[in-house]
Amino acid sequence: MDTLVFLGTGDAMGVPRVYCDCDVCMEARTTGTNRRLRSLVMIEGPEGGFLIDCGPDWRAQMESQGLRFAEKILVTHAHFDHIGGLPEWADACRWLGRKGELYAPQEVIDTILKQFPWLARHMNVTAVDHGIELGGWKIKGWKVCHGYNGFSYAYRLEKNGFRWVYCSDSIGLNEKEKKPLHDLDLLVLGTSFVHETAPYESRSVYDMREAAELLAEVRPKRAVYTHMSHDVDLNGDIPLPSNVELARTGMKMELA
Ligand SMILES: Nc1ccn([C@@H]2O[C@@H]3COP(=O)(O)O[C@H]3[C@H]2O)c(=O)n1
Repeated sequence: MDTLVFLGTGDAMGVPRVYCDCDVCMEARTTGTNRRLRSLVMIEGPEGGFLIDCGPDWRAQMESQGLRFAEKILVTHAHFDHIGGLPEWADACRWLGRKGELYAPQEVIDTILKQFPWLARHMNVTAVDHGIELGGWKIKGWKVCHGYNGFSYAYRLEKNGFRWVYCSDSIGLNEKEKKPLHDLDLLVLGTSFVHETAPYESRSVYDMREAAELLAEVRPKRAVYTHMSHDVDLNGDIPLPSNVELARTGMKMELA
């Protein structure tokens, strides 16, 4: 049985935001229910495991699990909050004398290697534009609208009849982009705010109001919201569809 572990459930700034004294950030600094590292998940199972994304909190996330090595990492897009940990992973590969396996769409690889050209010395880099199999999961990625911030990729994973999607950074998906979200057992969707009031053209991730509309359309059996900013208070009373839960740091779910 495979397990999905939420090692990071925060937006680009994480929670608490360094500059912020709001109630959620202050709670995150004290009791810490809302403490959120940058979004990253681990899939583990009998056929092997892998991470999705490698943001700047990667080191702390590895330590939190007592993990000493990450062999395989699949990346959604080349924004700092999703790739900031790659140089540390590369250093770990170098010191261990083990090559990591980095997977991403070719255009994402191109950007990563422009930013961190030395990475290719320490890892094998594989383009996943035509799909990939990791840990026994058949994985297909597709490009999704990330609003003001450009584009990201979402991944659909299938194994033993279980179908799920990881889509951390998207907004306003068109019909073609929504198609792979149908017939899912689980949708992991990024929702940065409960209700984001900034002008639409300045935004890059669904809020929970819009996400509820998306779920009503694509009807996954279950959904988990992640990539949440300090707008989201896990101790609060957030109106959610009955099949939705909010990801918590360290939360584990069986993928079956
Ligand atoms: N070309 C870009 C654009 C943005 N970024 C980072 O990704 C984050 C997305 O959310 P944000 O709050 O707009 O902050 C962005 C940058 O940190 C980035 O790393 N590269």
